[in-house]
Amino acid sequence: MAPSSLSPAWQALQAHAKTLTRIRLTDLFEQDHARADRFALELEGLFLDYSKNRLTNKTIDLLRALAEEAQLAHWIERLFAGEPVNGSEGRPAFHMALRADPAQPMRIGEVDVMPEVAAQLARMEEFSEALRGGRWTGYDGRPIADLVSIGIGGSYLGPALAVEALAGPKPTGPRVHFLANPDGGAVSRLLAGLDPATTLFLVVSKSFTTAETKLNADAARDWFLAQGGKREDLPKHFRAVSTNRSAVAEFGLDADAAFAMWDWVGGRYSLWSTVGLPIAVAHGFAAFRELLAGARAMDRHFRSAPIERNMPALLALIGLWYNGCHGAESHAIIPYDSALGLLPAYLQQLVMESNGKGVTRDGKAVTMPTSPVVWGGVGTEVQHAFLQAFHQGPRLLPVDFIGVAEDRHGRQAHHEMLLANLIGQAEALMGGSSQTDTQRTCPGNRPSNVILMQRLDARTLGQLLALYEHKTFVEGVVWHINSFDQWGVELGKKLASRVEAEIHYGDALDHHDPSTAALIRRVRNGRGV
Ligand SMILES: O=P(O)(O)OC[C@H]1O[C@H](O)[C@H](O)[C@@H](O)[C@@H]1O
Repeated sequence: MAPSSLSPAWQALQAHAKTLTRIRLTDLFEQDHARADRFALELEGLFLDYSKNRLTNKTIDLLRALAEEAQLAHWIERLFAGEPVNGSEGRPAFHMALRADPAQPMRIGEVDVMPEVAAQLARMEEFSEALRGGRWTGYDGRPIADLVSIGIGGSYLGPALAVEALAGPKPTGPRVHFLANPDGGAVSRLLAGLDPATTLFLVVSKSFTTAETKLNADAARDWFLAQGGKREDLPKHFRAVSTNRSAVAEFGLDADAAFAMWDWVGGRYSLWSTVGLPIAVAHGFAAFRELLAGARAMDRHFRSAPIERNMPALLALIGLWYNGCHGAESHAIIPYDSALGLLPAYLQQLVMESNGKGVTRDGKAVTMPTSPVVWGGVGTEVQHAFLQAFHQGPRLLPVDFIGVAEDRHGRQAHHEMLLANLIGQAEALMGGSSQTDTQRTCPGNRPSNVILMQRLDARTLGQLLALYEHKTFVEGVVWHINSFDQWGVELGKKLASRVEAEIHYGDALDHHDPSTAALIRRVRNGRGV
């Protein structure tokens, strides 16, 4: 990309980056003994240490100028004011209303959405508590023992992450399962372990047009009817979450009984809505409210803190700095807690679906690379797998290490080992080790963020997820892109549904390229078509 196409703030940052090429992170700590305190932030139960980054005071000033140049404060206000920040769909992105203080109005135009939000929360509470209390019974009068949430993308990843993250040693309510992929093996394995009389299926789809979810919901219904359930029993065993009432009714479910959501909530921002029902069923409605409260605390902080003390803005600017001025192409998420194992996958959707865009809000080609490739895994496992490349590979691989300070399992040795490894990795990446043998040398000077959750509870999890939501928004603002649409997903969907029909019906394939046609033929041959 020609430097001339870059804005003044980016040009200043790139020039500044050249002056830092010889600086070592360890020297920055030598020069400033207060660095560890100054480059850290705490918000209730969430602590961010960003001191092990290639940042000086000047870098922070220039990054703040970058945010100001992109009018970040104005965009934050637009976001919270319910303005149509999702320009290509003419909608607000108003997920903050789902977790807002119920006493305060949250308006889109003239309409306060809080009464509707409160009404759905009340329905969620009633339903989830009835399930947990054994008062919701199946067709033979026994309480529901298993909830299967059928949904994909945003209708799966957030709820599945939170259900797993907050799990204790034993379920405290019905067992909660997820069915996302249209994978026959997964469907068969799950159904084989269930009793239709004590299973409830929640079909979660904002659009209720998602092919995978419909196929899995059809399979669940067929199984239910084949295993002894009757049509008149369906309302006890199937409920929907959707904005699309007519499609819910067409599927054969009572649209009035469906849990509503809104087109101003993007799928990947929807775990705070009725989409989060599995979380309330698994952990109780009080926990769900705590999750919302944690996110609300982060919303307040994001809206009010100055950029240099604003956790989401700082994380975003650090990411932009490596992406835009150091050629970093990826961002790794490494939680040192297996309960957060789905966090990398959840953030892949949040970040890459939001910011994997090639044109700006007004349709011009972007002048900087946008979304990094988000990836990761759980520590310490990844130390025995891919962290080698962080220590000695030539690429710059920015990483967030996430840990939980308090042990919640009563297993001190395990807890201490996990956290010692997290801290040790960050230290080793920065310090490196010089040896006479170059093969054994770790050059060091490699950055990382460390996020320590005081404890892994619903409130702190809410804070963490809202932190990454707003971080993603800030990056999108600086790139001048719309973080709330996902038009790229549509093309693949269209082609897949045409190919599916061609596989099934054996249609002519002349309009395909030879590679695609040959692949379709192979699949047909496998089916004997
Ligand atoms: O909730 P649904 O309408 O079924 O959508 C499920 C998912 O599928 C789509 O393809 C989108 O890319 C995702 O953003 C969305 O979360």
